[in-house]
Amino acid sequence: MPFPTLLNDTFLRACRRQATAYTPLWMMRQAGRYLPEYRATRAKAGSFMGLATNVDYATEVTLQPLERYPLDAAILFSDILTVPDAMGLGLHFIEGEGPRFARTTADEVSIGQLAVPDMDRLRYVFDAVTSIRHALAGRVPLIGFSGSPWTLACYMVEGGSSSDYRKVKTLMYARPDLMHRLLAINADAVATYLNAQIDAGAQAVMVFDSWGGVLADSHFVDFSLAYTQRVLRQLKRQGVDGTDVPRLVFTKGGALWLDAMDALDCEVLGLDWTASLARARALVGGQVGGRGKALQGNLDPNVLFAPPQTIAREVQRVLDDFGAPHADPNRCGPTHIFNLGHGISQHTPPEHVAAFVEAVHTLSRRMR
Ligand SMILES: Cc1c2[nH]c(c1CCC(=O)O)Cc1[nH]c(c(CCC(=O)O)c1C)Cc1[nH]c(c(CCC(=O)O)c1C)Cc1[nH]c(c(C)c1CCC(=O)O)C2
Repeated sequence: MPFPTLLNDTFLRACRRQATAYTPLWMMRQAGRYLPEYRATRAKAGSFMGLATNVDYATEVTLQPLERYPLDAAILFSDILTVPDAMGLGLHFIEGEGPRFARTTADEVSIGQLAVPDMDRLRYVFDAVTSIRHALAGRVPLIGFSGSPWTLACYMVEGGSSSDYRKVKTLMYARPDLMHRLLAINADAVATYLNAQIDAGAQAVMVFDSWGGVLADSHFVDFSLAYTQRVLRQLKRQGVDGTDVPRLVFTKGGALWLDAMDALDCEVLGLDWTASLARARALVGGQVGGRGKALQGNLDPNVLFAPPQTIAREVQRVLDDFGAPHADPNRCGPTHIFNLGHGISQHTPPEHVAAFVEAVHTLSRRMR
């Protein structure tokens, strides 16, 4: 069955650096615990993995934020850790503590056993992508995603979240050869995984390098960026609809390395709230008629705890920081996709999100 025709292509246009009538917006972690309807579905599913592995539940929660707010993109409901789970590491989520792997990969033997997983083990993800595409009925495009090779390695070596990255950095410094082997396998696994999401109907794909920013300056390029590039180089350029599939890369703390990221084979760079959009635009945003990257970000998620007038003021600050996007209908030029600088907090009041979305759409129209 062919997918429904896309009705709102504002997000995809901005990814391609084409002019838009307003600044498109979506939020990292937009389907999640700040929504009572998400918590209700999750309770039915029993666990996070119960939710993510069930196609109907995954479809339902992906659409929940879109039922409430006029967001300009949907993002697949899943997790970056499904890939190491499919490699045999045994993922589960401990209530209130986050992800945990039954087995870790920290030595020659365990890394030697790793391989690109059989994509059949991730069939539930691809089935969810196809199901969501139909359920969206063309309202907005669907973004697929994965973790970056380095960010996945952090979880695989640490066995879960970490505050100091001690184990993964010990491996990197003591046995760089093993770290490179692990990252190469992760890169090829992620590329295969994202290509399967594209074949299932994803209209854009995003790589989350959530922990690239914990690396030392001289190591970011070798241990994170080089492997993100290895992923990007392998990605399909066309989706099932025959249209191009924009590639987005988000590196938390990545603004320090914008000059290096300019060389990435991707269309969009995501930034956190520590970055200056004006500076990023000057470095990588390009000119009208020239090449460059679209920029995505970067409101501090904690702004959403402030009253609606403050939210509007801070939205304006971010819009002003980027400046007026180009408006030439016939040429590409600098564009901005509004987002938070990282995932939305589970404690965010849903009414504040409504004020946020309204502010982005209204205020950004005034700048054109
Ligand atoms: C590092 C990372 C993870 N997962 C992800 C990242 C990269 C983005 C980032 O930097 O935040 C990506 C992710 N995780 C989830 C999505 C869904 C799509 C969306 O953005 O709405 C996406 C894009 C669902 C999720 N993934 C998780 C939840 C919450 C768990 C629950 O509902 O029980 C959701 C909605 C669990 C998760 N998953 C992960 C952690 C550390 C946790 C626990 C932290 C927490 O509890 O908030 C790993």
